[in-house]
Amino acid sequence: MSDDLVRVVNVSRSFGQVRALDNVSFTVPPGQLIGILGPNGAGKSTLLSLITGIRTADSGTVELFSGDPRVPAQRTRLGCTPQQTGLPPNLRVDEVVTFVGRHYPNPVPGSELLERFGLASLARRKAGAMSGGQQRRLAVALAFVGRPDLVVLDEPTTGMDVEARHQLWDVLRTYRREGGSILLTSHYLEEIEALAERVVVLSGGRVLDDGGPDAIRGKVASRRVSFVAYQPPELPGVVSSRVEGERVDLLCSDSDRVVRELVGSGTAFSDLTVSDTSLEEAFMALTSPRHRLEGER
Ligand SMILES: Nc1ncnc2c1ncn2[C@@H]1O[C@H](COP(=O)(O)OP(=O)(O)OP(=O)(O)O)[C@@H](O)[C@H]1O
Repeated sequence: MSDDLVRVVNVSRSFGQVRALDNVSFTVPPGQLIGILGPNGAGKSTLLSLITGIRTADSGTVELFSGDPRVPAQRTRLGCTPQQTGLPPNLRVDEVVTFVGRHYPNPVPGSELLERFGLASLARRKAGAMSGGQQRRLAVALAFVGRPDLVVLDEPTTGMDVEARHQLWDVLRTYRREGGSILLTSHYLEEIEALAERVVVLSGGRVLDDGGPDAIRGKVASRRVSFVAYQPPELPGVVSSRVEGERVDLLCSDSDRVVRELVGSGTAFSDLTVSDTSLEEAFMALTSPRHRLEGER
C-alpha cells in the first residue's frame, strides 16, 4: 500500500463529446500543498470531483487514502469546498458549523473554527445575510471542521477581497505547517505562486507540467511588453506576439530580458509598457508555444 493520499492513474472522463480529462496521472503525497492551474475548461473541477467521489472516471484508477473515493467512509479524512456551495440561508453561522461538525468523530469546536477564519463576529448572523465573500469564507472553513488530513479547495478565494484572501492564505499555510495536505485550484497565478510548493498544469484535459512553482513560472508567459514600432523585430525569449497597426504586444516570461533584447536590436520604438498578462493569456502561450495570437503579422 502506498503512502500517497491520492493516486490518479491514467484517468479519462468525458461529458458527451467533450473529453474533460484525457489520460491524467498524478499523486498527492502527505504534507504537500499542490496547486492545480489551468485555463477555463481545462478539467480542474472534473479532476477534483473524481478525487472527492462526486463523479466516476470512465477509465483509469482514482484512489483516495488507498481506497475508493465514492465510498463515504473513505472520505472522513477529507475536507473539501467545491467551486459552488449552497449554505442553508436561514441557519445561523454557528449552527451551520455545528451541523457540519456533527458528521465527523472529532470536530473542531465551532468558536475555534470561526475565530481561525475571521468569522467570530458573524457567529449569530444568518448564513443568507452574509456577503458573497463571507459566505465563501464560511464554505472554506467548513472543509476544516472534521480535522482532515487532506483538504481539496476549488477556487477557494473567488469573490473574496484582498484582505480576506490573505487571511485565508495564512490559515492554509498554518494547516500545512501542522502536517496537513492541500490540493487547490485557482484562477490567480499569484495565489498559486504564494502558496503552492508544487504546481500541476492542466490544459485541454491533459497534464502539461508538474513541478516546482519557479520552474513553471519560467514557462508561462506571465508578462507583456508592449510598444509602438514601425518595423517590429524578432526577439529571443518571446513566447507569442501580436501586432495591431504599429502597436506590438509581446508575451514572455522574462520581460527584463525582452526589453534588453529590444534595446539591443536597435529598433526605433516608443511608448514602452510592461505589465502582467491574464492567466488565460499566460496559458494560451504555454499551450501553443511560439504560436502567434490573433491579429498577428
Ligand atoms: N456536467 C457537465 N456536462 C457537460 N460538460 C461538462 C460538464 N462538466 C464539465 N464539462 C466540460 O468539461 C470540460 C472541463 O470542465 P471543468 O469544469 O472540469 O474545467 P475547469 O478547468 O474546472 O474550468 P473552470 O476554470 O472554468 O472552472 C469543459 O469543456 C466543460 O464544459
